[in-house]
Amino acid sequence: MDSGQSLSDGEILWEISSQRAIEKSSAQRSCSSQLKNIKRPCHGTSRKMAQQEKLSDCEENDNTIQTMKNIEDILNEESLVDVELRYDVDDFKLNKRGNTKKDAGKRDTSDSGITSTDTSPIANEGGNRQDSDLEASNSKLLTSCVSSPTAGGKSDYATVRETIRTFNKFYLQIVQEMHKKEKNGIQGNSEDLKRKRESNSPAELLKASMQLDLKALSKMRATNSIMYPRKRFGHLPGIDVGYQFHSRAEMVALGFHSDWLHRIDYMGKAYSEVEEYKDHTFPLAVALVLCAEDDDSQINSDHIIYTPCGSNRTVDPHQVQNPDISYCYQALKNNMEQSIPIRIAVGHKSSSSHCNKIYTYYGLYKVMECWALTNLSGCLIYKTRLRGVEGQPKLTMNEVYFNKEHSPAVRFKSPGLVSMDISGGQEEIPIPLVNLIDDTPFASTGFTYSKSILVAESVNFPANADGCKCKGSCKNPKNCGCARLNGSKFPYIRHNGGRLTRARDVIFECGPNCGCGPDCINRISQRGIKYHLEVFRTPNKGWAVRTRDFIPSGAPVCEYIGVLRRTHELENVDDNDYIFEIDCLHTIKGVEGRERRLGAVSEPFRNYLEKLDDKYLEQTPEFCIEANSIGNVARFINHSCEPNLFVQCVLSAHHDARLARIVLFASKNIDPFQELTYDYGYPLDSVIGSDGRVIEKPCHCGAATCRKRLY
Ligand SMILES: C[S@@+](CC[C@H](N)C(=O)[O-])C[C@H]1O[C@@H](n2cnc3c(N)ncnc32)[C@H](O)[C@@H]1O
Repeated sequence: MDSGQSLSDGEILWEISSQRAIEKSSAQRSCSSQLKNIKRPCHGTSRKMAQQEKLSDCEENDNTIQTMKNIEDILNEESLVDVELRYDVDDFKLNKRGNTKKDAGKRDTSDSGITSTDTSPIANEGGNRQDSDLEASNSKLLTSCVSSPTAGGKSDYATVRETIRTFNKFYLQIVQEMHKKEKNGIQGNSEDLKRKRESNSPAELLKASMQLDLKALSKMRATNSIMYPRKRFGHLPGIDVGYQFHSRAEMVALGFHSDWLHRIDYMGKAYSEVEEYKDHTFPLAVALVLCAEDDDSQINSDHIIYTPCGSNRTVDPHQVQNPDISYCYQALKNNMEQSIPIRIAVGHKSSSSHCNKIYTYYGLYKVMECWALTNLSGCLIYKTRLRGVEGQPKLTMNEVYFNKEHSPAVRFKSPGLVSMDISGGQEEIPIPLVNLIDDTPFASTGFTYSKSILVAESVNFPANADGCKCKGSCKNPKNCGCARLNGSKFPYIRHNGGRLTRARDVIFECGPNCGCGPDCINRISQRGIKYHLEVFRTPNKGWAVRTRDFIPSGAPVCEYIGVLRRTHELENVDDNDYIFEIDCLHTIKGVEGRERRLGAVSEPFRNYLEKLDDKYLEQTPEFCIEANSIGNVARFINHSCEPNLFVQCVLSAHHDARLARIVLFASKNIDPFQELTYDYGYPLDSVIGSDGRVIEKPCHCGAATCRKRLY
């Protein structure tokens, strides 16, 4: 390509990425002299690399490696590629949850439909209350209502994450088994599921998804993996107000609610035989799931009017009523009389393909009033009024899920809105900019938006590589010439519009000379920005980027766009915060402690790497993407010591790794309104000022493990 020519939208040319690793013990590593005066957002490094490489934020234990290997095998199975998967990739790479429960294997008996293998209905797990005195018990309960962000302690939060990953792992295995059966022509349930999945009817799809949920939950129970297997009142450590569940099944997996279908979860009369509860009158409700869109409940964060019998409404299959309404009503009345609060989660419809609804934990509510009235048809209607327990953290906007349809309207009303779309219509989805912090105008950023890379005159852009010979969509990785470069694997699964199964040295995607079309699974990073992103002002990091949508782990978020330049031709590097070195080759070779990734690249590419002169790798990467004056939304993404994105080197149009594209992928599930960050990977003391002195820049990422300095 001629120098200076801008790349057309469809042509995504380079990729790069590399993550640098630092010794776990020290956050420093050496750096070539030419790097020393360049402040650049170089990607991933250090202690975070291990996590990013696994696309996982789990804590390792001895089981991790084996478990990950198994999951990796599963994910790399060709058979999985075209399967619709509901959960995130990293969630499958889970270490086994530590058996912290004394009562693992026991389940409660109750009227909720969950069968028991244990005669005692009550858990004796850590944290469960054992008070025999009703008053003492209640006052303790209310104390526990006053949640704090640290109420659960780190291990509880980690266990929540691990439990969800275990659930997702089972879900994936079930999908895989089902797919195998379909392939082998085995009839039965899998055939039924296939029909439902292939149907265009949302109700059928929902049913198929529920069937898979149910199977995964059965596995959770069979392996004693439910986090809180016993019903209990009050907050559950590790699940704070604002926590978001991505399905009803996740609630059951955690033990937040024992039933994936009904709204109300209660402890039945059998509990009165248990010593701990001998002074209570049962049934008593423990948890309630409501839907923001339902007409028969009025919900705001302080007050809720709940109608246990929604007589005239259409029944949502996710939210069917308990069969015995008066029993539910009795339970709620008992809660009121004994002043026992109920956990409430509220579901908001989601247009994301990832899930049907997002459920937010609103906190503990006390039943204030219960009444019954007769409607015009003579039906008895029960009503209850609930009030949020005082002292709980208030829900913020960030914690209430807005779906894609709602987002633009919300933005419209957004206070501090400075620009409706910084891309000026270039991106398919507008990118607004808000500033609630100060008067800094958008103009001060002084850059021009571009959704594609520009090439500096001095850079000779390589010719397009030969493509694969597939037609339509690449299906068999053993036959696809591009997939063969990835070790005869497709790096992506189709789920949620395409997700990377794990970070790699380099990914070879299909390009302009390939026979396949734009929907090919091996072009996932070429489809532009698919999430509602927003630039916002921070008090101490300048501008930043957050998402308004849920982003599943492994999903491509955006490419780092700017001007492709020769690094040694850069000027005024001291004043440029937007230089991204393309150090793909350095990463592949593990130069300067960069952590090695999965490197299943082809023989010819390996030979090329073998012949690479070590001297070349001792120098600063030859090329960089410089986004000071021209760039896209990626230039506003800040550094974090605990990032939620990672950098992936991608080759699509050409195969010159010196000029690889830089694509940012989600390293974990990212909830709406979270800031997007990646690890810049600066070694400490690597930035030297023009006076020859080391420049120290404080890091304000706010992570618990923050190393306190950006460089
Ligand atoms: C690529 S820019 C990111 C966008 C930038 N915040 C802006 O306003 O344009 C990199 C610069 O952002 C700031 N920055 C990014 N992450 C930071 C962090 N964790 N702590 C402090 N400053 C940060 C630093 O000034 C850094 O040089």
